[in-house]
Amino acid sequence: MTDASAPGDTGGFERRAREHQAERKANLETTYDFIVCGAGSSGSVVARRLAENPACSVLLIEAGPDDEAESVLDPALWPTNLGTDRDWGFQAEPNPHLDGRALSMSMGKGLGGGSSVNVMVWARGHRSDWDHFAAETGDPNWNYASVLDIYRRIENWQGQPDAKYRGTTGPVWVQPAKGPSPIAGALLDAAEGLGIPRFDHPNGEMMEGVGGVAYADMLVREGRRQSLYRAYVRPIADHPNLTILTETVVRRVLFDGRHAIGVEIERAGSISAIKASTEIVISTGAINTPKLLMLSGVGDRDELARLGIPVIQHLPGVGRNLQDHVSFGCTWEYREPLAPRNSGSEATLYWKSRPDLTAPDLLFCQVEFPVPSERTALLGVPDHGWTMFAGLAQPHSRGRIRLKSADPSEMPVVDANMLSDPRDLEAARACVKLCREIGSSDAFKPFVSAERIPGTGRQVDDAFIRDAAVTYWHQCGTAKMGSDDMSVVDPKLAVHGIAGLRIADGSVLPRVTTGNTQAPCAVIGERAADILRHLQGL
Ligand SMILES: Cc1cc2nc3c(=O)[nH]c(=O)nc-3n(C[C@H](O)[C@H](O)[C@H](O)COP(=O)(O)OP(=O)(O)OC[C@H]3O[C@@H](n4cnc5c(N)ncnc54)[C@H](O)[C@@H]3O)c2cc1C
Repeated sequence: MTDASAPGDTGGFERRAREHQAERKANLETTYDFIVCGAGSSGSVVARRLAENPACSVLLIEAGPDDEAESVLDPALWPTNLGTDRDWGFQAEPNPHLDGRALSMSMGKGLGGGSSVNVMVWARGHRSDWDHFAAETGDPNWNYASVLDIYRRIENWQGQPDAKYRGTTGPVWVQPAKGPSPIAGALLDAAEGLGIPRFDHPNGEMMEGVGGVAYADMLVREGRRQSLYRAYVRPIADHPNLTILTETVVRRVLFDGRHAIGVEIERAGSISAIKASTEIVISTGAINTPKLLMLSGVGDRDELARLGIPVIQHLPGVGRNLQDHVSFGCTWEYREPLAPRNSGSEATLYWKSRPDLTAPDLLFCQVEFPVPSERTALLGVPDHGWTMFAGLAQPHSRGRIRLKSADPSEMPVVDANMLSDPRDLEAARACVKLCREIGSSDAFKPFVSAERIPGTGRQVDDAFIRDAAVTYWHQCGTAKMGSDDMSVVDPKLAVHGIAGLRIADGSVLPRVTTGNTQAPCAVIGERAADILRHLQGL
């Protein structure tokens, strides 16, 4: 049997799948059993797990293009997608806590969503994150032990065997950064020299304690990006019960009373409706999901009234609780140019800003080329250098997504509100201090001539922190699960007060996980599909 998740056109599979999908698109049904909105990290998982059952018809709707592009498939080219039609290109509101700066907030658009434009780092989240989700929802299925089982089922781990933590038979090819740059090894040595423990891989024991350093795990296979779409959906794209619609925007969910019965879509300039006989799953990401809910009449009643949108269900938490990791990059100049390898981010470090913490609150990803903010770039960017993307893993600041109007084609208002909580500024000071200590360690001396940003000997003040702050692109939390008044979905991901509508994407996280967010989004997709299969007896 050919492995259709492997890169390349295995055994003519790709041509077959393309022809099949063209035929499906030309002959759209009026009703599908399931409609999955958004083919990103979570949506790809949900669609695959439902369509595995030949008795279910599944329609997967994606606003962006397919993923057949070198900028997607070549791991080194990820930055070239930013600002293109593969990026929603959100712009946050000017933020007084960042000296009025308005951050750009990229999010993936196209098959794979974020997993087709991201840096390919695979990070599970900390034990304390998952146990927190179980406590918030009162559902042990979200706890660390349960989620560990899901991760073992997801992964096809290529590193040193570690049966307690790593699976080897799942759909997602995860490998340790292959042939990493010596600058990544220098980070491991430097951190170890400062007493930070080093681990063989970052997705096991390291995610249970106070932190550590390791080479990154990556979704790269045979030198090509292995997005979650490629891992999950592409191998079944020739199945008769799966229809994948690209370049199609879901404008709103349609209801019969409080029962979700279909979606209104825009495709090639025309608007139409498609029905779901069983359920609709929204997986449109943490900015577009609250937008879609509000456009559909699910949200804060005052907010909806302001825009003249009839209220289907008053849920004041929709769009609230926006969270994101924020990073403060420091940059060093190479003595001799060192070309980035893999995705250019091959080592990862978690540590804590205060000794009394029992879990990490800092997240560092090394980037093997300079990535300053637009402000810190003014300090002078070396032609050849590297940046430590040093950020807050557990920020306290919360933002909000709102609608500008009832017009689905308008961008939403993204109030990211980073550094609004003074505790974040305090952690940021410790974060930048540790980052500079690591960068000036002896381990880097063979490779680095000088710190350029903020600059050797420069005293770092809060103004530098506000100028350096940028998003880690880990937006989440805007339709959180739980049972309090501000929660939007229950532990089974069903929208409170509504039948036939579930949310499965980063929006449902009550708080951002400690680490990069695509792996937790894959878990959310697996959980959503488990729940649906169980409830529907599939
Ligand atoms: C530049 C960048 C780098 C990143 N690096 C990493 C990394 O290295 N490691 C990591 O773990 N995470 C990384 N992330 C974050 C990670 O990719 C996201 O957290 C993750 O993809 C979120 O998954 P999701 O399912 O919530 O949403 P997404 O993956 O964003 O998927 C949402 C999908 O829905 C589609 N959609 C939205 N609205 C509509 C609509 N109305 N109709 C139809 N379709 C719609 C979108 O086009 C998109 O395809 C990065 C993100 C970016 C942008």
